[in-house]
Amino acid sequence: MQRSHIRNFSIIAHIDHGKSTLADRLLEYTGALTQREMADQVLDQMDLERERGITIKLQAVRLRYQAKDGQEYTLNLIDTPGHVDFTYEVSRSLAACEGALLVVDAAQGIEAQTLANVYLALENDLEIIPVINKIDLPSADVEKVKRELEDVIGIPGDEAVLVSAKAGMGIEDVLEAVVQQIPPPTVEEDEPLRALIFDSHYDSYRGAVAYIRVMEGRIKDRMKIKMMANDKVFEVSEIGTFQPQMTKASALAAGEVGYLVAGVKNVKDTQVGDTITSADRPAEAPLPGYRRANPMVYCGLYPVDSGEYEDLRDALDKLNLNDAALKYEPETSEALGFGFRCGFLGLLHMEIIQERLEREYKLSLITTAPNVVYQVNMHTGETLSIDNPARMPKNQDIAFIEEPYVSARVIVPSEYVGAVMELCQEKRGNFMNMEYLDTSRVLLTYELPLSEIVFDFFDLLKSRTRGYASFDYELLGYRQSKLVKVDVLINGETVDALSFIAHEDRAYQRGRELTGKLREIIPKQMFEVPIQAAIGNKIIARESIRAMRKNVLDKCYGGDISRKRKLLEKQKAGKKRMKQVGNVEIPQEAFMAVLGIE
Ligand SMILES: Nc1nc2c(ncn2[C@@H]2O[C@H](COP(=O)(O)OP(=O)(O)OP(=O)(O)O)[C@@H](O)[C@H]2O)c(=O)[nH]1
Repeated sequence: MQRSHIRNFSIIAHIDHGKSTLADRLLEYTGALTQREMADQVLDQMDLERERGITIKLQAVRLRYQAKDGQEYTLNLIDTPGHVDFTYEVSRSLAACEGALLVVDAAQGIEAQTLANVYLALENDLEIIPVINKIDLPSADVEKVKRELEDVIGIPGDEAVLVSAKAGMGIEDVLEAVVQQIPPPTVEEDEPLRALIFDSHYDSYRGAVAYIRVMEGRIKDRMKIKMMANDKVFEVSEIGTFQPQMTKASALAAGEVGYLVAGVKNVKDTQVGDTITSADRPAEAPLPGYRRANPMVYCGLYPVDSGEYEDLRDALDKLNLNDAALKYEPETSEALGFGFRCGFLGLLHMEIIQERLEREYKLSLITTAPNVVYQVNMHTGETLSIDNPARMPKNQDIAFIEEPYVSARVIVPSEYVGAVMELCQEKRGNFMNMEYLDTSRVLLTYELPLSEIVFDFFDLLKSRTRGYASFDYELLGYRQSKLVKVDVLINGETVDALSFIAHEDRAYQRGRELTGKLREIIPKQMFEVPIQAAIGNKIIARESIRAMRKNVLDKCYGGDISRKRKLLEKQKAGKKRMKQVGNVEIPQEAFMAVLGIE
């Protein structure tokens, strides 16, 4: 294949601006799929993705396009996930491209994720083609979006391609722009092989299938290859391209995009961002930009029924085959028994895994409130990474604690600036900058602790701005903060799974709110149950749940806990999840209650 006739590109957009719809149109127009073959949106394959209306896994597809210049071009469209949890994956798929279509909704204009994506594209030196989509909408304001493109991003607005992906308008213009404006890949075929892995998935027959972009050299069937991140050697058993079905080929040369199968048993050996080289003639250095999947958010997962511990382990093992970013380690909680401490890229990633464990593996789980990873610097000079609040060392042994901070961008109509600033203030934010995008919209930049935004910030932001704010963030690094561990005691016993970390100034208030909430959540027992919050030995809040009246008790259960437990286990399916902690029954919501407090 002539390298000058290849174009490798991605579509980047803010959520809901029409990326998937445009991708479908491109597939349809180039005949990669007929309309009938096309299940709604082909590039989003997972059920969960479809239900949530977001793109989680990225993919690639090869399109053939007969351009107006009479030549046939091969276009490799590489899809990118549309969520901040997967920013690293986005950056790696952009690294596999020479250009990107920047889709902006004609009625909405530039939003926070538009900017985040543009920065990623620029970091990867991509040619950016602006596409203004949804021009069919009565509320479309093309001129305004053009001005925003110029003022905010510095792209000439008049270069934008005007499109209605829904109505199929402007699709040919998009394809022509791809062919004319995006440069072909440079040809470095004589160099030693360097291929970038930009995604992978696990296939029960073939093992890990890596999605690759060959940057230099050639990769051939039967070749011995080496993964540069861990030096493991494999033999290629199949390579090919996505048309969009996987189609075998004998070789892939520099500039080409395709897949590779090499008897790799686990996607951990086909890490996104890693470089594949030849085992016999290895490249000197890997491609830049690789990093290990780095979990940002941790939580505990425990089976409601302790008999399901092994099932939970098996399910995690299986999910892990296809998800190198998922981390899990066995952990024991005094309150919850045997379970796992699991690490995720972000909250969405966490919710996806939890949902899959429950839906696909039929597990009934108790989930503890998520938390970030703290760097705890001890008086001894040692630094500990703490991913579980219950494991926080004693205050007197700690010199100082650091927590992750992010830089957050919020775009919002100007009338909501006050509300957003107030929210960021409440969340310990430092104001950095405020910029008018046009007369009515403002870009606010704040630095915030990740722990404050990762959980309910987005929901609060949406509700306080009536859904008008858009938001994105990137990690800045660790900063020192005055943090303390707050323990919760129920009936005099510390429930380790309820411990949380809070800023010194807020610990008292949070302790009070949490105990108040727990009082409402935990059902009455046969005896009075005190609920306390404590910092070290100091009690900072106290509530109590009054005992049930005797006659009610008699009817409910005879007081034999083991019998009741058996009954509970039987009724578990479809029933409210409870965990027996000491002699108090605690429902699942209690373990998440800390999230709902300000
Ligand atoms: N009126 C109109 N609606 C459109 C157009 N393109 C897409 N939409 C609608 O906008 C919504 C979002 O489109 P998607 O293609 O799913 O958006 P997306 O950017 O892929 O969203 P994520 O996959 O979640 O990132 C859908 O309801 C589409 O039907 C268009 O040109 N005109």
